[in-house]
Amino acid sequence: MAQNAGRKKIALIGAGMIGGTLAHLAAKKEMGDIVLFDIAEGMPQGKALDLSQCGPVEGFDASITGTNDYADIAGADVIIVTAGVPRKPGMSRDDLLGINLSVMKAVGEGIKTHAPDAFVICITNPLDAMVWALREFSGLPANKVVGMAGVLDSARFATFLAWEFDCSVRDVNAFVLGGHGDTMVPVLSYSTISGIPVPDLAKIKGVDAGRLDEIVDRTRKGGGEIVGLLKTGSAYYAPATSAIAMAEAYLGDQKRILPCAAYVEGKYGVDGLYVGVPAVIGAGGIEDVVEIELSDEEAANLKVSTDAVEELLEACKGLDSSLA
Ligand SMILES: NC(=O)C1=CN([C@@H]2O[C@H](COP(=O)(O)OP(=O)(O)OC[C@H]3O[C@@H](n4cnc5c(N)ncnc54)[C@H](O)[C@@H]3O)[C@@H](O)[C@H]2O)C=CC1
Ligand SMILES: O=C([O-])CC(=O)C(=O)O
Repeated sequence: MAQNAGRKKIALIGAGMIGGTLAHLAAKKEMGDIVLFDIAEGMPQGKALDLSQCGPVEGFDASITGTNDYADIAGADVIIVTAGVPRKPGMSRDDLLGINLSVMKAVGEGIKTHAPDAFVICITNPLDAMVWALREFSGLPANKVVGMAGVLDSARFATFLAWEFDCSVRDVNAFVLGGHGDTMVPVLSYSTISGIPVPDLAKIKGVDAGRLDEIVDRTRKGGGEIVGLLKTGSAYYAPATSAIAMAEAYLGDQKRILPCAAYVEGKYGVDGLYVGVPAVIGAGGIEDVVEIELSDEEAANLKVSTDAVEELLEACKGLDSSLA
């Protein structure tokens, strides 16, 4: 099916495990016409053809095309970036910094030339540094470039809490702040089950502090747990669905408050960094960063996490002098 000028356009840069899953979700939800871009020749075209053939079975109207040419992303309303390399067992996300930084440079320049008005969601790891670099390379306004991690990390936290409290995940609203690494900050005091703060419900249900610490720790290491099981790459279903929620918030001007790696200037004691914070997503992109009050311990943990992100930015500047 040809692209339809009356529909939104979603460009997916990187057509691997997350990229393909994103395309399927976006098509099923009829979010718009979809362009899958990758440097691998034939692969995005092949996935686009395969996904197009889901249409008659699933009953969606969406054009899905594959390309190796950045010119085809022109006019995109939303761009989701997963181009790069995932980690394998034994690696940290930070080990991907060098290789994925050069990918962000190519992607940033492609976006700058062909789709400078898009809302750009970066997923590539190490997330907080890559979204910063992507913004630098693309030159887009900071409110139009955001990183996906907090929605995923919070979903993991919510899943583990629901299992512990034997309740529906629908009733859990869990919340993770900070960088997307092992220093991320799952915040129990702002996590609720049906409006009841988790620490209060834990007292009622006899869940002790040690058990809650284990859940926090499992959340922090949630990506690595899946890498260890898959062995060939990292998680892709929940990362894709998390980014789709952010894209929908933008396209629908939903004003959702979602934990995202947003550009923070002057809040949380942070100046000029991308890091996970509650952010309002609407038609204006990242419309606001909400600064919540943290306990001394939570604030200290967030500082450890933001310091780790800052170190990665220094490493990026060392690798690419145009960032310094
Ligand atoms: N932010 C988050 O919460 C999460 C981040 N990730 C990260 O997302 C990234 C993608 O993961 P997967 O889709 O599983 O990897 P994948 O390897 O399946 O797909 C990556 C794709 O990027 C393509 N690619 C490489 N260089 C490119 C370039 N210069 N231009 C365009 N495409 C290029 C590859 O050909 C490949 O098809 C990884 O860096 C991974 O660590 C993964 C899960 C969660
Ligand atoms: O762990 C990884 O490498 C992928 C990722 O960021 C996640 O699943 O949270």
